[in-house]
Amino acid sequence: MKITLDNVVKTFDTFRAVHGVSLEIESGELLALLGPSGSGKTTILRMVAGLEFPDSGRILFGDVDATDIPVRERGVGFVFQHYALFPHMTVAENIAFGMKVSKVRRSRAEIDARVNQLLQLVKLPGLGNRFPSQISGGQRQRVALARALAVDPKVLLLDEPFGALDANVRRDLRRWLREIHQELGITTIFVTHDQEEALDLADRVVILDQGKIAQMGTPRDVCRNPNSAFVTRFLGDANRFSGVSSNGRVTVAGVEVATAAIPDGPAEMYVRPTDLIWSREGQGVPVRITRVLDRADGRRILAETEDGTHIEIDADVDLDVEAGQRGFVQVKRANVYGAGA
Ligand SMILES: Nc1ncnc2c1ncn2[C@@H]1O[C@H](COP(=O)(O)OP(=O)(O)OP(=O)(O)O)[C@@H](O)[C@H]1O
Repeated sequence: MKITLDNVVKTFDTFRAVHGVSLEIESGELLALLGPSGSGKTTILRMVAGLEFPDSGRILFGDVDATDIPVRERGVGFVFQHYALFPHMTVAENIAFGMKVSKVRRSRAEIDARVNQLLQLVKLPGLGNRFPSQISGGQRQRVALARALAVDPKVLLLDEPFGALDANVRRDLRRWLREIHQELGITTIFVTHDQEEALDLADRVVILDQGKIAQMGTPRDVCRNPNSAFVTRFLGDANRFSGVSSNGRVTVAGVEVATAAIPDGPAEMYVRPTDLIWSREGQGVPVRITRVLDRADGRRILAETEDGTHIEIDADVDLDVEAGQRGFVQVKRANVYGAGA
């Protein structure tokens, strides 16, 4: 089912939470809405669900205007971080709940068979008789997904479904969700403020800033060509250098970069820690190391340039450096924006 948002606006009292968002989600696509807290992700999802109604604009399901169709008739399944399972019902009863209250009548045997099939799908066979308090947080979210899938939704809406879980469980569930999505092919919108989660999971990512779309594209598009300083910073750590653009070139921290699209005037250059190369001797911007952080996948060098700019450089886990040493950094790749972009 294709979903179209056409210039959707939503205001709460006097506060405009969503400013004319237009967006097409292709049938079978897994789209992530990504943005900082308060950027309007949940409000957009709730409007697609039919839990909120836009002040203006339209939401289409296929070719049908669904803007005013109530939630029960939209055929959406949702899983929210805080949309808990019913604690007094077993896992199987939780999954069966939607089928029992649905207008579509199903026999007891049909419901049992569907529950078992869904328990297999979410890889929890044999746990149907447990209560939610008797399974782990990750298992509970899988049951919540099975419950959402039970009524054969045309659209699946997931709002930070793994938000409360620890990092390793989140990573496993991401991979698992991707597999389920591939198997079922249901159009899915996934809300998260975690950029890694969005980039790992989604076919396309929509980055929101204060109720507006800042950028949308495939994970590769947005990572390779972030269109603003906001998107660059939001997608990951970045060093920021100030400089001045003149005649299509900008010189920052001793480095000259071609910036055809930037007008003359103040400019900002952003460089990821992995795009700075450290060397003990040689060329580049002179720096002094202030600290070195050790991580499982490499070392993070914290350093200062001669004008006191703080920078971070990623280095190999085996690199032998320590605080107090002097050296040089070279820029491998940078994004440059005019001031205020
Ligand atoms: N029912 C409401 N009444 C008043 N303001 C609201 C309501 N719901 C949301 N807002 C406001 O609208 C803005 C967008 O909220 P929304 O929950 O959509 O953001 P979000 O990007 O999902 O944030 P988070 O990641 O923190 O959940 C926020 O400033 C929020 O305070």
